[in-house]
Amino acid sequence: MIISIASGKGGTGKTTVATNLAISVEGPVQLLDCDVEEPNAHLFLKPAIEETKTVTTPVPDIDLDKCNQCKKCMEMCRFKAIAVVGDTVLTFPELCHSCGGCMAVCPEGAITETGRELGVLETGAVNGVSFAHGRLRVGEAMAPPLIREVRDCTWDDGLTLIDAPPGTSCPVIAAMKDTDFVLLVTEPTPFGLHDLKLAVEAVKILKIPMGLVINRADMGDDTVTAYARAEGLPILMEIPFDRQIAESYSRGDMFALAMPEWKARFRELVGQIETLTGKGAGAK
Ligand SMILES: Nc1ncnc2c1ncn2[C@@H]1O[C@H](COP(=O)(O)OP(=O)(O)OP(=O)(O)O)[C@@H](O)[C@H]1O
Ligand code: SF4
Ligand code: SF4
Repeated sequence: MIISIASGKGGTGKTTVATNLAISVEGPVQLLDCDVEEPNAHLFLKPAIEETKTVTTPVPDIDLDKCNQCKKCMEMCRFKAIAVVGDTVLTFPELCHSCGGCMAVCPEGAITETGRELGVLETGAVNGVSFAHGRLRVGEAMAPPLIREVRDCTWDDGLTLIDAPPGTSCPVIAAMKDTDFVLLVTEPTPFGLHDLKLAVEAVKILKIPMGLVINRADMGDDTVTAYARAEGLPILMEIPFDRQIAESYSRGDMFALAMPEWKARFRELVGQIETLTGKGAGAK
C-alpha cells in the first residue's frame, strides 16, 4: 500500500507525521521524501545513504549545419523553450518540459537530446526503514521529473510512505499520483482550513481516497472538523500541540520514540487506512 502524506499548507507537520509513522509501523516500510526542494525527513531518520545518482532530463540540442530555419520546432513548443532567430536556433533549457515534440517535428533531423542536470537521487536505509529522497539543484524549477525518479523507488509490496511537498501545484500532484490513500495533515486555523480545501479539491480530481490528521488540534477552532464532517472526510488522528513534540523535532528526534504510546496510535492509523482502502500495508 502507498500512502501519501500531504498538506495544502507548509509547516503543518507533514514530515513529523511521515517520519513517526515510518518508525512506528512494524514490517517492511519505506519512506520516499518527495519534497525535493527542501527534503528534511533524513534529518530525523538519519539513514545511511548507500547510493547517489545524478538525475537529468532530456532537452534539445540543435545541429545548425542541418537546420533550415523552418521554425516548426518553435511553433510546436508551447513552453517557448526554443526560438528561431535569423539563421540560428536558440534553446532555453530551463523552460523545456522534455516533451520531445520539437525533435518529432523537425524535418531535417537537426535536433537530438542532451541531458540537463536536475539534482540527485539518494537511497539508503535505517533500522529496517528503506529510504529515498531527491535533492533538487539550487535554482532549478523543474521538480516533477526528479519526484518521479524518487517515486520509481516504490516497492511492489509492504508499506510505502510518500512525504509530499506542501501546496497543490505540479510537484504535489507528481508525488501523490497513483497512490492508494492521501493523508492530509492540517491544523484547525483559518489558514489551515483554506489550504486544506484546496488540497481536498486536488485529491478529488486524482480520485484517491483521503483522510485527515489534525495537528495542533487543541490550538484553533472547530471549523476544520465541521468541514470534514460536511465533506465526509474521516478524521483519523488528532495530535495536540505539545512542547515535547516541538523539543523532539528541534533535537532531530521523532516524538514516538520518546512517547511510545504514539507508536501504537500510528499503527492504529495505518490499520484504519487498511480498512478504508481494503488494502494491506504488509505491516504486522
Ligand atoms: N503537535 C505539535 N506540537 C508542537 N510542535 C509541533 C507539532 N507538530 C509540528 N510541530 C512543529 O511544527 C514545525 C513544522 O513541522 P514539520 O516540519 O513536520 O511540518 P511540515 O508540514 O513537514 O513542513 P514543510 O512544509 O516544511 O514540509 C516543527 O518546528 C515542529 O516541531
Ligand atoms: S522538448 Fe518539448 S518543451 Fe522542450 S523545447 Fe522541445 S517542444 Fe519545447
Ligand atoms: S524544426 Fe528543425 S529544421 Fe526547423 S528550425 Fe527547428 S531545428 Fe531547424
